[in-house]
Amino acid sequence: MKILAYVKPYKKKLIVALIASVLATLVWLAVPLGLRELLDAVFDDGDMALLNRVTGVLIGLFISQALLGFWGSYSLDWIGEKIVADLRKNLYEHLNRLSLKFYSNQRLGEITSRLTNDVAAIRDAVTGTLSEGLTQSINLVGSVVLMVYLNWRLSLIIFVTVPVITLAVRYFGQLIRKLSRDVQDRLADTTAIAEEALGAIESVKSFAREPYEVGRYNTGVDTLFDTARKKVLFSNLFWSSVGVVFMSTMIVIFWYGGTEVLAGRLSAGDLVAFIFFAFNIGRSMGGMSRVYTVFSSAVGASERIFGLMEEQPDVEDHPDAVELRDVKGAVSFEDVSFHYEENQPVLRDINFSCKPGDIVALVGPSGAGKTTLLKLIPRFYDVQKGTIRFDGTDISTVTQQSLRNQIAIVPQDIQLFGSTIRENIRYGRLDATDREVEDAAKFAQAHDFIMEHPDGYEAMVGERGIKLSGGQRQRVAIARAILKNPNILLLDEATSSLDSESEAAVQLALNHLMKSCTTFVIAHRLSTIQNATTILVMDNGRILEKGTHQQLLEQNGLYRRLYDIQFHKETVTDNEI
Ligand SMILES: Nc1ncnc2c1ncn2[C@@H]1O[C@H](COP(=O)(O)OP(=O)(O)OP(=O)(O)O)[C@@H](O)[C@H]1O
Repeated sequence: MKILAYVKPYKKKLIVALIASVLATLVWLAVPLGLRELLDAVFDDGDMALLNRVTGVLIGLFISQALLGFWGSYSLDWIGEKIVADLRKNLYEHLNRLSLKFYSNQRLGEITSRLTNDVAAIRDAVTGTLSEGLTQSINLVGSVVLMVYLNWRLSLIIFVTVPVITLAVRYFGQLIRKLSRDVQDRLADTTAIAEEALGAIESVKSFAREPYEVGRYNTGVDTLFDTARKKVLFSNLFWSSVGVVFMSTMIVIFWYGGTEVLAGRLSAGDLVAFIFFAFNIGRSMGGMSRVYTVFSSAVGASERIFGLMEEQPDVEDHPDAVELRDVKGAVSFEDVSFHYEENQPVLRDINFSCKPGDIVALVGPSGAGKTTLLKLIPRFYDVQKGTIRFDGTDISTVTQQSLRNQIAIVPQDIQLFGSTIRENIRYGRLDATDREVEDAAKFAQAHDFIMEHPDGYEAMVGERGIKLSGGQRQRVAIARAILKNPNILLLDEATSSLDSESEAAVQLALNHLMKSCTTFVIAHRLSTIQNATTILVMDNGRILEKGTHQQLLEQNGLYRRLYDIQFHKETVTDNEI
């Protein structure tokens, strides 16, 4: 199992823990023999001194068993918890490394379920059961050997029962394993439903779809309950049957052992020791099947987790990728073509270049590929054909980290974290001082509204920034970008109609940011891009027109049409009909 790789760093500790556990179990196996001596000292020999001595030894055995047992199981549990912590960290790091393409094909709830529920299933398997599995198996083998040594005829009874229980364990184990996997899958489904609905709670409320969402979740939970009910039914059935088989065996041992004592072939001490070993075997079998069931649940969970771990990022650093430093801000696209899905081209033969400090505006109808073009610049996706260069360097030859360090993005749909305004701005540069954060907020025209809040910079913005207005969220995002001090700015201009005062504030904030870098802006309102250095007019994945506002108006093409539509001055010419 792949989980073994996680055990490796703790090999030494594991060996010490195993030795302690083995010793504890061996001492435990000696206890019934001590009891036998004790009873025989009373019933057969009537020797008080021997009784005292044996009692002393027994107390010593119990104490050393407890100490060794504690050390062994504490260390094994420690290792188990540590393995789970390592696994969680690795999985989370891996999830962060995976590319956007992976996330566009996944439901977030399912992934969080892997991180919580599946990892918890593995934790149950590696902690507790690790020590239990080991000690119980030694206990089982030791008890069987010592039983045969005490009275082999009596042992035959046990040897009939053990295979019966083993077969039952196998059968029920498989069944429970399958049901556990189903339970985990259903759990992931319900988590996904809840996360989706709660994540889009505004849409849910605006369509008054609370009953629908509650219904959807309830159906999920009912299915989950049904699967879980089946699982507990079978595991309880299993335990009850084991109990019946076990107790019947005990009664037979009592009866047959009694006849052996009466026939003088067994001492009272032997019988008590024997019964102790029989109990021991029962306990070990119970323990081992518990281990088996927990492991069975964990197998499904670990298959899913390691499946996720094997998922490769779509965009990866080249083995000899270099750091991109001191970019001035010249960007060029050379014959770039791109698709998300085979045979569905989204961008075709894109060619353009710009100088440091330029403002490149992208316009065109919905679905033209503007957002996609912007996403290629930080290499969120790799192009299938052509090259994108920063200052002449092909961006696929540099590390993603160093590339993205040069870029700031102010998207249309701004994602803030549910912490304070200060922390949200500081996300742009984690080592920024409070002063730098506040300066950035001032440049972004955000300082005043922040100070109006009783908590100022420490005000909590709510889940994804829900407590801020659209314009305020934008200015926080701009402050964050200013703090990053990028060489290249990617801006998806918000279409949401801000009131003219906050629109002016946002524009002022943007102007400050755009002064110091090359800017790519998806412009929805053509009025805002009249000062762009170059406007790229896109349609159906191609650049149809390229030029300044004035040049494009004169060309009388798509740009002119879009411009006229926006200003309600559409002039219908014969050509356009
Ligand atoms: N993650 C994705 N996976 C598959 N196809 C996608 C993905 N994102 C966008 N597309 C497709 O790519 C095409 C271009 O989308 P894009 O978002 O780039 O257009 P746009 O010009 O920015 O549109 P808008 O102005 O409406 O935002 C669309 O047909 C869209 O369906």
